[in-house]
Amino acid sequence: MHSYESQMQWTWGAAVAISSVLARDLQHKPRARLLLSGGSTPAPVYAALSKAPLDWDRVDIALVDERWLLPDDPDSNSRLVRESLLQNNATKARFENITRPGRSIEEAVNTANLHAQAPPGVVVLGMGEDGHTASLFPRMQGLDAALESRAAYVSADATGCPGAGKFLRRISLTPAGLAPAHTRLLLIRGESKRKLLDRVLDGNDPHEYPARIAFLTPGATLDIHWCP
Ligand SMILES: O=C1O[C@H](COP(=O)(O)O)[C@@H](O)[C@H](O)[C@H]1O
Repeated sequence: MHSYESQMQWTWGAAVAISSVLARDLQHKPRARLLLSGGSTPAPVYAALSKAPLDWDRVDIALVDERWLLPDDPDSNSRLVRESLLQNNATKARFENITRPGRSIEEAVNTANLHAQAPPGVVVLGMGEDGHTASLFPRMQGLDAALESRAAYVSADATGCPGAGKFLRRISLTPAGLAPAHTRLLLIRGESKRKLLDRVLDGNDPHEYPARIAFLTPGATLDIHWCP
């Protein structure tokens, strides 16, 4: 758990943590693979990360989850990543959209699963105020199937889940998609999420708080980066 005193320290602390692991990966492998969350939290970290002096043309970037929106939609996670990370040095990175005009949600999931045959190195997770992570919402219909899926990505229907806002159809990483990563980070900010984190860590039912998959899924330990 990394607790920072300010948002600026959090921003650079998390960005340096991610870039160090990517640099290490690039020393040993031809390509590094980074999965990123969207939402309202991570943009400053991604903007800082875009300035890292990495061999970005050997970095593949994909999404942890996407709302069922086209990549240019202002509320899509794809646009968030392009506008915050794919700038500065990181313009050379290869970015995989999940959605595309004319692609059905099933085709989008299949495409995401094809890309996921290359296992992720680093996965950056977020956590909503309701304890969701990726697009896995508390007690969402189909949550069991997503948690048990052997596929890296599934389609999600968040009908009845207030934390999903107006974005009910989604595509989400599953525990199976998270498991192969050697590095897991959780980026959160604010006192309410700090209190929520205590509740999330103090239990083991992912139906109550799907964010628990971040530490319950076998594999890498979880690095949490928090600031007020
Ligand atoms: O809808 C989503 O929410 C979570 C958390 O977002 P935040 O706004 O509370 O930071 C995010 O991790 C996920 O990628 C996104 O699709």
